[in-house]
Amino acid sequence: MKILADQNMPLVEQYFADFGEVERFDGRKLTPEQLIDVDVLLTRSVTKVDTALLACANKLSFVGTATIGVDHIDTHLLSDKNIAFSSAPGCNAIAVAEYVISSLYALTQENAQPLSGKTIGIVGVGNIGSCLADKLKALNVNVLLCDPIKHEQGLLKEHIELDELLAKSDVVTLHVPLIKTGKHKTLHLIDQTRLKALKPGLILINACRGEVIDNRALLKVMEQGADLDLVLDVWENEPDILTPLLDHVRYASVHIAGHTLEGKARGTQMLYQALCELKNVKGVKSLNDFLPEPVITQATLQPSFEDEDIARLVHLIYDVRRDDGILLRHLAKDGFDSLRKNYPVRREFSTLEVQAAPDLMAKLNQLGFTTAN
Ligand SMILES: NC(=O)c1ccc[n+]([C@@H]2O[C@H](COP(=O)([O-])OP(=O)(O)OC[C@H]3O[C@@H](n4cnc5c(N)ncnc54)[C@H](O)[C@@H]3O)[C@@H](O)[C@H]2O)c1
Ligand SMILES: O=C(O)[C@H](O)[C@H](O)COP(=O)(O)O
Repeated sequence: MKILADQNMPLVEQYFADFGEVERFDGRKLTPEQLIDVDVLLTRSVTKVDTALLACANKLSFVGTATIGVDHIDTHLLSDKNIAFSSAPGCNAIAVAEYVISSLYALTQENAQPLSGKTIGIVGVGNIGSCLADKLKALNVNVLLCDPIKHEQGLLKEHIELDELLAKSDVVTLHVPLIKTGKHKTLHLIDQTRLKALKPGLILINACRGEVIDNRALLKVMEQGADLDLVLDVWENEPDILTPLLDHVRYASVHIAGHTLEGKARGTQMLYQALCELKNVKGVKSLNDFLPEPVITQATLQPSFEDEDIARLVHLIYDVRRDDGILLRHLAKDGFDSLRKNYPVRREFSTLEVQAAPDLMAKLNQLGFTTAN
């Protein structure tokens, strides 16, 4: 079996070598000819899998994307061609939720405003939105949720309409898929009209897809003096982003919100399981076989540790400002894709085992840290 895998996908050899020969490709440069005699194609979000790419695919029987988003894949085409398909739903939900928590703590600290008491609006309450809502229960904040699709399905009673959420929230964080047409279209969901109506001082976070916010309109309102704290991980037209927007963004990063070691590795693991099922093979390999020991594993919190110190613990494991610095210093020289490829190791909160007073342990556990017995 011939397996072609994106060069930025970790652990492919470890998981897939038993199935056959593994070859790597550059995600943005894959050509139709490279798919001749290939049985399995493993992509990440930057490879468009469409009619043109599959023109020479004579043996392809499985396509997997180690991502949550599937807007780069023509899934109808795959089913028409009888090619099995799998994505990795939820693989990096924890990572994105932790990115948001890290940003919230950093911003509220820098703005000298406590996080507690703030109203946080989550748009899109799927894997990431609900993981984030769950973590936020550990903090003393109000959470508003908007997900009309889940609401229509009877799965989200607390849903409120987007414009009401935008008006009532101090923080708005976007976690919808990119949907280009139809009733629940998310392309430019946050358009010029909505941007102009945002209340001064709002924190707006986008870690889903760049196209969900009209970036040109955003640049325009910022140039006109809009008072918004922007946290952008995703951009329209990556990797050729609207660079003047960078001057107006508090924390900017290169589409890495989901890039914890665990998040990326879970994506590979999920595709391995999917291929095992397709081929009727028992999937015996697991994440713990491959993940390295984190560099910091334990912390003991003294009785003087207070709620405000949780920010320090969060930032010990992941401080979003690290990624903002990397982008601002290196984008012009290295380029967007190279910064993604060489992203420094980031681990999830769960890799830190914390020993603390019982009331604090419950909170930290809710946030995702491992609590010692
Ligand atoms: N920045 C990153 O690194 C990164 C990482 C992972 C995922 N993502 C993006 O985040 C998106 C969300 O991820 P997820 O795992 O939570 O996906 P998901 O499919 O589990 O959840 C998406 C939710 O959005 C809802 N939704 C759809 N249209 C909506 C609309 N118009 N308004 C409000 N809600 C709407 C859906 O009903 C669903 O519940 C992915 O599609 C992907 O594009 C980005
Ligand atoms: O949809 C997703 O899962 C994310 O956007 C994913 O983290 C994108 O990262 P990439 O696959 O491009 O590395």
